[in-house]
Parts: sequence; C-alpha cells; structure tokens
Amino acid sequence: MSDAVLLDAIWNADTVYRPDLFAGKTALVSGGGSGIGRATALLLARLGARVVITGRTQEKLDRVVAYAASRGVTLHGFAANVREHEQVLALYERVEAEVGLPDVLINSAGGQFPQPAIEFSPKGWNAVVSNNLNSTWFMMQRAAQRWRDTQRPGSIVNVIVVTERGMPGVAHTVAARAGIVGATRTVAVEWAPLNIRINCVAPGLTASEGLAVYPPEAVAEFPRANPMKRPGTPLEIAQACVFLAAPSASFITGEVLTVDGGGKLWGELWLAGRPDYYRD
Ligand SMILES: CCCCCCCCCCC/C=C/C(=O)SCCNC(=O)CCNC(=O)[C@H](O)C(C)(C)COP(=O)(O)OP(=O)(O)OC[C@H]1O[C@@H](n2cnc3c(N)ncnc32)[C@H](O)[C@@H]1OP(=O)(O)O
Ligand SMILES: NC(=O)C1=CN([C@@H]2O[C@H](COP(=O)(O)OP(=O)(O)OC[C@H]3O[C@@H](n4cnc5c(N)ncnc54)[C@H](OP(=O)(O)O)[C@@H]3O)[C@@H](O)[C@H]2O)C=CC1
Repeated sequence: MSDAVLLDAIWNADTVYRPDLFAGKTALVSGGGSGIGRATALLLARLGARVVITGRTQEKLDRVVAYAASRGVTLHGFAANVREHEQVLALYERVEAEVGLPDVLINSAGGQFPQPAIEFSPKGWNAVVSNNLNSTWFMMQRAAQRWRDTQRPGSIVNVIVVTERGMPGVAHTVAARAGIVGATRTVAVEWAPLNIRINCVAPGLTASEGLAVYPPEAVAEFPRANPMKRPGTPLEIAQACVFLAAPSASFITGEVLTVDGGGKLWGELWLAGRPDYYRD
C-alpha cells in the first residue's frame, strides 16, 4: 500500500472519539514519522490537538507534516534523537517556545534488530537498551519535570512490546521495555501528586514500516502470531494510545494495555526465524 493510501486510510477511518476531544491541547509524539507514532499523531490531530512529531529523520517528519497540511491541519515536525539526553532537553525547549508545553506525551520511538540472544554483542545490547529504555525515560522524565515546574497536569503513554511471554529474537528489547513497565508503575505513584498519569500500550505484531527489519522466514509465519491470524494496524494501536491519553482513562495510571489480537494467549512469533528444535 502506498504512503498516500495509508495516510488517507488513517485520516478517513471511523473513530469512536469525539472530534474536539483534544481541542486546546498539545501533544508530543516520538516516532511520529512512521507507523504507530504517525497514526497516533494523525488521530490526535483529527481530534483537535496541536501535535508535534519527533524522530531522527527530518524528511519522514516533513512528509507527515505535508500530509496533514493537505488536510488543512498544522503539524510540527522537530527532528531529535531521543536517546540523547541533550537533544531531548533541546526538543522540549523548542516545542515549548514554538508550540507550547505538551499536555500529552506519546513515546512511540523505538526499535531493535532481530537476533538470537546468545549472539548479542555488548554494543548491540547497549544500542537497543539505549534506544528503548533510555530514550523513553529521558522523554517522560522531562515531561514530568516541566509539568511539575509549571504546575500543569499531564498524561504519558509509552508504546512498548509484550513482556509477559517469551519473544524469541528480541530479548534485548523485551528487557528494555520491561524496564519501562517497571518505571511506569513506580512513577505512576511518585507523580500522581503532580496530577500526572502514565500508562503503557503493548502492541502485538503490527503492520508498520518497522517490520522491514525482520527476515522473510519470520514474516512468512506472522499469521500465526495471534488467534486473529493477522497483524494489527497502526491505527488500532493509535486508538488505544488515545484512550489512555484522554480523559476516558482519567482513573487509570501505571497500567499496561495489551493490544495484540490475543497473541499473549495463543500464537507463535519467531522474529529471528524458527530454530530446528521447534519444528516438529
Ligand atoms: C508470540 C506472540 C506474541 C504476540 C506479541 C507480538 C509482539 C511482537 C513485537 C516484536 C516486534 C517488534 C516490532 C517492532 O518493533 S517494529 C518497529 C521496529 N523498528 C525498528 O526496529 C527500527 C530498525 N532498527 C534499528 O534502527 C536498529 O536496529 C537500532 C535502532 C536498534 C540500533 O540502531 P543504532 O544506530 O544504535 O545501532 P547500529 O546500527 O550502529 O548498531 C549497533 C550495534 O548493534 C548490533 N546490530 C545492529 N543491527 C544488527 C543486526 N541486524 N544484527 C545483529 N547485530 C546488529 C551490532 O553490534 C552493531 O554494532 P556494529 O555495527 O559495530 O557491529
Ligand atoms: N510494529 C510492531 O509489530 C510492533 C512495534 N512495537 C513498538 O512500537 C513502536 C513503534 O513502532 P512502529 O511504528 O511499528 O515502527 P517504526 O519503525 O515505523 O517506528 C519507530 C519510529 O521511531 C523512530 N525512532 C527510532 N529510534 C529513535 C530515536 N533514537 N530517536 C527518535 N526517534 C526514533 C523512527 O524514526 P527515525 O528512524 O527517523 O528516527 C521511527 O519513525 C516501537 O517502539 C516499536 O518497537 C511494539 C510491538 C510490535
């Protein structure tokens, strides 16, 4: 499916949310140049939010900004590598100066490479931990600091992966995201007095650009990943992110919402290919 068709599908899809749900609110979405982050950013924009997207590649952000402009909506695309703390601080300064302090933070930036865990190099492990644990932490801590300093409430949604069952081929990312779950649960308590809610969405296999890093033999088996025998769509994950970010979740904090078509209950996913041992 071409980018234009994909974006139109997201823009025109039915949603249960009312069109002014985020009117007057500002949202910052990391990983907003593609996949789940992009779908979430566009959905938030449809619901009236001022939206800033970030990611490392300015051209990807520009394409989303241009699409929104073609629909009469202003999005802002500010490039940053969110695993660099200094860049996160600079990003928040720019967002506040040019758009306004976000009310909502969606952390969708992340990624890993598939490899049997026994082969991980220290550098590879560190890259994935940095890209998924440190980056999300830097973004959420800065948001909380700014909300504390300005005495404003806020809501954070961290997009993670399913951590409650084996996910062969991506042990590094599961470890990093389990760290985010732990941090989320803990700061949900520490930050409740600041009027900050924080939750996670754990997508199952989702048909995004990100799946391009997986080998053909893994992709061939993707239909076995869950009882619905299909990947989720970025918009299906986006709807869950919006639910948790919005007042629909006003009494929910420190939670993980799994959106995986039942993949936690049944399914097989061999992201680095299926070892012979598991063939019968
Ligand atoms: C069973 C049913 C359960 C239901 C639930 C299912 C849930 C499924 C969830 C799992 C599927 C997840 C999917 C997604 O997340 S899609 C979105 C993913 N997007 C990406 O992954 C982006 C692509 N990846 C990357 O950009 C990079 O891999 C990464 C960001 C992680 C690292 O980039 P960085 O630039 O920091 O690092 P380098 O490229 O310089 O590499 C550093 C070292 O890392 C090692 N490495 C890197 N790539 C590989 C590789 N392909 N294979 C092996 N090792 C690799 C290596 O040591 C690098 O150092 P050197 O280059 O010096 O060797
Ligand atoms: N698709 C799936 O099946 C699943 C995805 N997830 C998770 O959901 C999230 C979104 O993934 P998805 O949309 O599918 O994949 P994408 O690869 O499309 O999205 C990831 C985005 O994150 C950005 N990004 C990555 N690293 C950084 C960084 N250091 N700083 C800033 N931006 C960064 C990328 O942009 P750029 O490269 O330009 O920086 C990219 O736009 C990820 O955390 C992913 O691991 C979880 C479970 C399943």
